[in-house]
Amino acid sequence: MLSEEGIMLDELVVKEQPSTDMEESIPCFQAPGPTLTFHHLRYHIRERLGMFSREWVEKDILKDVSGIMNPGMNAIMGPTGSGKTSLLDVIAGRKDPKGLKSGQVLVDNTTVTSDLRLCSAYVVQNDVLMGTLTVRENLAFSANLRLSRKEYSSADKKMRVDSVIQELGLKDCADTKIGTMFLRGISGGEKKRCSIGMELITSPSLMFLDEPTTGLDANTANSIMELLQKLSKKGKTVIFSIHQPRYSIFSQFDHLTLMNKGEIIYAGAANKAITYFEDLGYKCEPFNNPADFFLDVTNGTILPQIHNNKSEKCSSSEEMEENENPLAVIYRQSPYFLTVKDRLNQISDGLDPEVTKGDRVSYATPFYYQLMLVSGRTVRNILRNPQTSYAQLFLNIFFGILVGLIYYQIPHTLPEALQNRTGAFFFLVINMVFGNLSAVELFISERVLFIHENSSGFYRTSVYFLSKVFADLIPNRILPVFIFSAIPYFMMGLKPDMEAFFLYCLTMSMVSLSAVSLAFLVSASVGSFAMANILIAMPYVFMMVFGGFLVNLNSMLSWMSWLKWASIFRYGYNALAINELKGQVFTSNYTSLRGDVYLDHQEIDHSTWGFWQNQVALTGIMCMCLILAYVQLCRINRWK
Ligand SMILES: Nc1ncnc2c1ncn2[C@@H]1O[C@H](COP(=O)(O)OP(=O)(O)OP(=O)(O)O)[C@@H](O)[C@H]1O
Repeated sequence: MLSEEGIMLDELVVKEQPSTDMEESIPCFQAPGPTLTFHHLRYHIRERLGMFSREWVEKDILKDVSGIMNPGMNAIMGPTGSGKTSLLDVIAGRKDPKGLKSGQVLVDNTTVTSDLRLCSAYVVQNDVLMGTLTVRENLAFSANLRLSRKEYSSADKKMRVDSVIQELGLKDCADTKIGTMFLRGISGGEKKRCSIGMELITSPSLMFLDEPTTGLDANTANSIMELLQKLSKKGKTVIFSIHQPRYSIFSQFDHLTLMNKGEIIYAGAANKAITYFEDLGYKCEPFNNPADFFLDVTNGTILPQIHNNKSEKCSSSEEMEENENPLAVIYRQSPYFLTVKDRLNQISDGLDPEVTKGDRVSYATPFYYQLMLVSGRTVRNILRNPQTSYAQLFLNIFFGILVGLIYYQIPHTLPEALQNRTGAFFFLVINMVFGNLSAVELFISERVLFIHENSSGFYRTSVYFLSKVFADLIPNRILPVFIFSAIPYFMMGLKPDMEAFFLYCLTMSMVSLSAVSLAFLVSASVGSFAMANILIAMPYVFMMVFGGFLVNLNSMLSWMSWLKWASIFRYGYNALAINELKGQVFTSNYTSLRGDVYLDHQEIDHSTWGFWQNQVALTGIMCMCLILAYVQLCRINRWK
């Protein structure tokens, strides 16, 4: 927890008194907003010159940017690529700190670290919500995870959700699902409100919004901005990037920062911006929208009509000759910037570098509680979107019957007895491994949601990992394996012995779990399905070749044969073969063959340890893949 001056998640939450009357308006969102200042921010990105080039170029996307954002509506405007989102992300602590060449961000005159992101609200441009849950369920998820259990009872949290629903005008759609690719849900405007509500749950006093009106129609955009204005009037510091707002939206701005080519060309009261540019000789036509006018000025579509003293003095300056962004130079010489500079200098002089905000932010709820809630949501999501589970179950039943029919009642006479048994085992293992390809979608489909929620402090990475793994393993992997295993076992007429059946099921489960774990590892490592499919198919095919059935491993080139030790197929096939063939005698007209002799001939160790070492190896592969998958999940780039 932080020092008195520190902004902490808990502090941003204003405790409300429980009310007995639900209809009574609940005082919400009342924490006074801080003043955010940024000093000489220089941000650059490194880009490779060509796809295979070893050379990198540095591109400056914020060039010595300074400013002050007070409580109220603070808009960041500018043409496409001017750096509005970059500025918003840097001051919100969402951009990779590695790119920050110089500068600092202060909140209420105190240095903040990148953990400011955990204690302020950030609404992303493309809403990230769980589509299968209703508006109320999404808000309750945020409330349950982000409000401390010590300070808020369940009733308080429920009341907070109700008050947010009321405040954001979401009453009519509160119990409607958000919507997915297959399910029509709430409208775009309602989605945006819900996204804002997810953040308002903690009553933050500092809010960042990335283009909150993009993709919305004019009326919806207006109502979203009215909502933000309402919040700002209650004392919040609302900072947002916006592209080209209409006049009714523009008129709600208190402060305007105009960007062009990574520099500020105006920062000050929104209603004084026109006068500022008119003083420079630009003329805004009487019925022109100021926002359009500013963009025309920055794009160079409108040129100064009158050359007055100010612009002439600036255009002759040395700095102007060197800089390709003359309006930025003019702004830096204007009284607006000089006032900002003075104030920033005063703040810098009185700054104590030891005192920081946002350090050591901890989660609002404990591990087990997060695990319960996130697992609950994952299970609910699966139940409401059960297509994958049904498909997995159907596939297993289908293949189970198919294998059973192909190898129906395998005789004990040679050569079918051995050929069919070993062929069936290899076919079963192939089905078990390749039947789990769908597991690669586990961490890819919700990657954006996970990154947003995890970086906003909803839950720990380990909680998400465990909840996803268990919620996928039980309905999609373990249950279908038993069905798949049982059907062909009895149809093929394998050893009629409970212990053998149990060991066969165990082997099939271990093969399935280790193959799934490898798929989880790939899923956690890459961000696209195409890449994941390629990466998972390759090891599966290699493992199959080195499985001991398609090629005699002893006859292989020695430097290649080590790959057999990593083959899930080999361990699965060996264990199934030992379990079935050991102790059996197969006959033909003239001779008989003991299963043990056949196993010896195949160099398969059929001792008790020989059987169990396959299970140990499969467990080892499973554990290693799961650990690596978790490490990969922790390493996902959360920066924008
Ligand atoms: N991570 C990044 N990698 C490469 N280029 C980047 C990155 N972040 C920003 N840029 C570049 O920096 C410049 C500013 O980008 P930014 O997204 O901040 O602009 P913007 O004003 O918000 O534009 P838009 O309105 O189109 O979103 C652009 O040229 C963009 O391509």
